[in-house]
Amino acid sequence: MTISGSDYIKRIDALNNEIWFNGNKITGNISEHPAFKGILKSKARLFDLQQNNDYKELLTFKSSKNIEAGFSFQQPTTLEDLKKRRLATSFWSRTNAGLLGRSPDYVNTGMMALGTAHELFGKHNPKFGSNILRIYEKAMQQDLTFTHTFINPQVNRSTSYLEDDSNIIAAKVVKETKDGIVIKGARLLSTQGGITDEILVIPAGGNFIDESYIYAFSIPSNTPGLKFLCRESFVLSDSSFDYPLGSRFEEMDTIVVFDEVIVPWENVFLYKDYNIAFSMFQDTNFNTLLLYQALTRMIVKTEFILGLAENLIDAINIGEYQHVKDKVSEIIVTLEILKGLQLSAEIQAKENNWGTLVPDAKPLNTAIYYYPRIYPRLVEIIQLLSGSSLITLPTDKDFQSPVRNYIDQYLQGANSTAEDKVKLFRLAWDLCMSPFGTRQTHFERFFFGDPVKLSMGLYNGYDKNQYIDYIKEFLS
Ligand SMILES: Cc1cc2nc3c(=O)[nH]c(=O)nc-3n(C[C@H](O)[C@H](O)[C@H](O)COP(=O)(O)OP(=O)(O)OC[C@H]3O[C@@H](n4cnc5c(N)ncnc54)[C@H](O)[C@@H]3O)c2cc1C
Repeated sequence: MTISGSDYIKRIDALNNEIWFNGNKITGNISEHPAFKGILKSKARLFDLQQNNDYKELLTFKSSKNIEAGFSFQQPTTLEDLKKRRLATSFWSRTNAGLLGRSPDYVNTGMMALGTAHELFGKHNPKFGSNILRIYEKAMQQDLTFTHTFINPQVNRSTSYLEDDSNIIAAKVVKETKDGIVIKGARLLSTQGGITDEILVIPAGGNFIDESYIYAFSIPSNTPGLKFLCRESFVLSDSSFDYPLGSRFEEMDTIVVFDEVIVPWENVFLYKDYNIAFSMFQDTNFNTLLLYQALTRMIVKTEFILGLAENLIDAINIGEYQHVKDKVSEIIVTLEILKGLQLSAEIQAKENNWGTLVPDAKPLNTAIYYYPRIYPRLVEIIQLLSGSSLITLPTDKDFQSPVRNYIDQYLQGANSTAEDKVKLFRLAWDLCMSPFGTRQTHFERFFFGDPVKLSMGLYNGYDKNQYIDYIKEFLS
């Protein structure tokens, strides 16, 4: 069953998750906390859209048990399913300009990839297979949301580093009991940690040498001992005039601490199995399916940036200059490359071992190579086109003050009032220069992993033989 926005908010409030913010444990309803109320409202809107009759067909589907469920839980088996998934993600993303990197469809897509590949996890222990299937089905039936984590704390990234057993940092299994495994240590970096129903914990790279690091599970966010440590909030105020983006879409990132958390056996779907831990991302197409969602979101974000650039140009009337057109052309080229990659991934989709129609990984891996590198340039273009208007930004209160007449006179646009112009440039500032905006740039650089390692993956996985042979033939 799909839930409404208020169902989602009530459910997250009721969980009473242990969230630490600015030195204090949050008490009371998280939906009323200044750092979280904006994002919870924005997420609630997504759930409400699912229940709106005008969008139901796009945003939901009937599961095999004839239950209406959110689109991202659907296993795509036909090209039509893939297209519908793309259109639904795009529709949701347009409500937030692609700024919600972790809208519920992101991890839910991963949950679908894992759940439909349950036989893989049940290969050596059938219980793990039935556990992930049950977790997936429950998520679909109850419209659950997840945060996820797959990175160990950034203490020492040297290849020769091995953690000392007596000084636990990276989360590991410290005990097994009849009830479950006991996890102690920390994981990075859980975006939206504490404001989702559950946390999905999947193997982190690097520590496979010791089997106590090989595990995967999903547990409710309010499991005893589970703590979410927030960074500083980038909600500077809830004024949507002053902070049009941060006030609504600041997702928060958290460090996850497992203080001897008991993970019940029924929540575990991988344990001490090196082979499955190594192959699960490839064999379930987890990353490829996530990338299909991410690329759709990136396209929406780039469309937003293109529209913003054109509006800025009109506001100060700089459209006649060649370099301005050249800069906007860079944004257009980015957009068209992304759209082309998406189409290529879609039309080359192939069925995997579990009956899922999986978009082609090559164009998607290309997109995740490309976007972390080009996104900072898109932001730079907005800055270069804006000039001082990104700095001369009176606030809502200034517009209510006795100096308003000066502002109206001296900050007016070529064809717009000062108020409309400032509104527009505040939007640009919040995308490029505010704490919210700079975090967006960092997110695009790293949200899918270290870009260098992603590039190694692209290189190693790309079949280059036909091109090597081409040169050999040419020379002969
Ligand atoms: C805003 C934001 C939100 C995020 N949200 C989530 C989330 O919701 N869930 C989640 O699981 N993760 C999330 N991530 C984490 C993300 O997955 C990691 O940041 C990313 O994988 C990079 O890991 P790291 O930060 O530990 O950097 P590192 O891997 O430590 O990299 C730091 C630097 O060291 C270099 N380096 C490190 N190791 C090597 C090596 N072996 N070979 C060559 N160079 C190396 C890197 O190239 C890089 O230059 C998020 C990150 C950001 C920034």
